[in-house]
Amino acid sequence: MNQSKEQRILNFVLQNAVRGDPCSVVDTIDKYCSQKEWAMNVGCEKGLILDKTVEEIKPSVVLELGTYCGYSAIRIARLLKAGARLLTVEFNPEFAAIAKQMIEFAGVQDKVNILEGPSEEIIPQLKKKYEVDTLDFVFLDHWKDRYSPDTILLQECNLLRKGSVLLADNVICPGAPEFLKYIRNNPSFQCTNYPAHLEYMEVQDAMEKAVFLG
Ligand SMILES: O=C(NCCCCc1cc2ccncc2s1)c1cc(-c2ccc(F)cc2)cc(O)c1O
Ligand SMILES: [Mg+2]
Repeated sequence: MNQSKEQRILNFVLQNAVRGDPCSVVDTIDKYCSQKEWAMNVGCEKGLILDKTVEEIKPSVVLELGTYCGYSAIRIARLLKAGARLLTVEFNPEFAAIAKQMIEFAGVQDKVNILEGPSEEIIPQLKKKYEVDTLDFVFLDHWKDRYSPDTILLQECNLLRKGSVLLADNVICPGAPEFLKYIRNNPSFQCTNYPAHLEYMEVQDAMEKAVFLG
């Protein structure tokens, strides 16, 4: 049975990156996906916006929606302080299995917990099952039409506190128009747009940051 693209990306990392070095894993994925096969990692340009946001917040508890191969989970985890943790939600079991191996190879597995399942089922479990009080940072990178319902769900589950930061990928391409309409018209959020390009392409994209005002 021939390999999936995600398995080919993992194999390239296992053969070319440095075990235990998250930066080399991130750079090796970017090298493969810019030169050989496009894949929907947040990539290096938008990855820098993600890095800066994490460094600014210094979060203790992070939620990522949409793990894929683990690229952004590794980018985030490498910047987390001792004791901080990342919960990342992936719907597709194949992707979750690849991400687990990628995260372990990068050496950040102690900071990352991959939760398999749909976000609308996992989010209501975060407090009781995963011992979350509130979330300091949420990276939205899953189904684009789930961004606004899941932002509402996070509020309903009391998972946001004054100052919680949401960062959404792909608000231009593929686009999340309903999310932008919701979040920019909501007085409980202070929004900032960060124009960028779609990963590995010369196509316009952007990230949207939204700070919860409580
Ligand atoms: O769909 C994208 N990302 C979500 C994958 C959906 C995985 C899910 C995770 C999860 C967890 C919990 N509940 C439910 C779900 S569903 C995505 C797509 C493109 C793109 C851009 C131009 C193209 F021509 C073609 C694709 C670029 C990107 O950066 C993306 O992030
Ligand atoms: Mg994305």
